This record gives sequence, structure tokens and C-alpha cells, in this order.
Amino acid sequence: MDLQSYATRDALAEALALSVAGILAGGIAERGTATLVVSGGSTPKLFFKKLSQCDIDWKNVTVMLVDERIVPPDNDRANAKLIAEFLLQDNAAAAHFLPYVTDGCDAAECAEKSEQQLAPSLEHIDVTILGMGTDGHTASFFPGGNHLEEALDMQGSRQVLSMLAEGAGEPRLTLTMPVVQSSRFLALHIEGQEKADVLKRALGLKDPLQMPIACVVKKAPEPVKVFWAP
Ligand SMILES: O=C(O)[C@H](O)[C@@H](O)[C@H](O)[C@H](O)COP(=O)(O)O
Repeated sequence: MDLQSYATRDALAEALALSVAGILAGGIAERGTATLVVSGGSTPKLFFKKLSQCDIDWKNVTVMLVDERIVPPDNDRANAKLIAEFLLQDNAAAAHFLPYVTDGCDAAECAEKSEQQLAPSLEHIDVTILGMGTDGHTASFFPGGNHLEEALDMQGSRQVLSMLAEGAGEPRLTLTMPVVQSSRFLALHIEGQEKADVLKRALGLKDPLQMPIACVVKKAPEPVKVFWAP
């Protein structure tokens, strides 16, 4: 992995926002449109705020989520709500947000419907930003998840799967490993000493399935960029 450490969380958010905005602008210049895939959680809020203020051609950017909880989109736990409040603001209000289907279907149906809806936009991903929990999950690749091995299979044919896991709370939907690894720019955004220690521990495990972030880092074709601040 390629570790980029910053003295403060503010400096990290600023640097990550500038990098991401630069890549999106490059994608728009090359192909007319760009695709950004982001994670939920508390860590990315400051980064979202700074990114939303960047001056790029947001109307040609499609924003998607690495994973989502199967709850109505206006539920406080929905990542879609977080994105609406923190990322799709200021200049980024012009971006096109493509949500998962989470309403009125069971987990398997929601995964299938979401896959149909997201698939065309997942063909070329410019940027993916992952987070990590202190249990070593990333995306909704939770330790002990019911579809964990299928979701991590680089040869798997699914792009979106549902995930039930003890540590996940609600049932979730997640992009699968081949989709995450297809991103031109793949970064892990983590903050605090505890998460740095978790990552180190994960990478030292004999069985990476116990802390799935290790599977993502180890299977990456190019070193994953880890953005970290204390
Ligand atoms: O919960 C989500 O929506 C995520 O996509 C998840 O993988 C998240 O990135 C980590 O749980 C870290 O969350 P924190 O930033 O809150 O620690």
C-alpha cells in the first residue's frame, strides 16, 4: 500500500478532495463524464464538504455509494441521506446521484434491482474511496458476512450483493470486489491511531477473511493509497 500521512484531519480532507477533484476533471476531459464512488460513515464528512466546494464540471459527474443499508432513503442511517447532506451541496449539488434500490424489496431482490440500475455506470469508475471499521470491514465486506466469500471473489459475476452480518446492523448492499478493484483511483480514508493499528493487524493475519480490508489491499493491482491522519 501507499501510505499518505497528514498532520491533521483538515489537511487530509483538503489533499484528498484536491486529488479526487483532479481525477474527476481529468475523466471529464477524456470521456465527457466521470464516476465517483464513496463510502458512508463519519470519517468522510469533512472530505465531502471540501470536495463539494471544488470547482469542476459536476453536472457530468455520477456519484454512487460503495455500500448502503437496506433502509428507506430518507432514514437517518441511509448513506444516501449522508451524501445528500454533505456531498451533494455547493458546486457538487449539480452532480447526478445514483442510489441503490432499498425500498419495498427483500435483500436479494434489492441487490438484483440495484445491480441493474447501477451496472452501466459501474463500467468505468474513476475514483473509489473506501472507509474501514475497527472490526476490519470495508465496504460491506463484514467479517462473518453471509455473502462475504462471494463478494470478495475476483472471478465472481455479481456487481452488487446483499450482506447480513452481526457487526453490520441492518442488512446491507455492497459493490463486490471486482468492481471496487476496477476503479482507476482506489483510496482508503482512515483516521486515528486505532484504525492505523487495525489496518496493521489485518495485514499481518494468516486468514485475511477475518478482517476483509486485508483482502482488498492484497488483491489490488496497484498499491492502494491510504490517506491517514491522527
Ligand atoms: O458504514 C458505511 O457506510 C461504510 O461504507 C463503512 O464501510 C464505513 O466506511 C466504515 O464503517 C467506517 O465508518 P466510520 O467512518 O464511521 O468509522
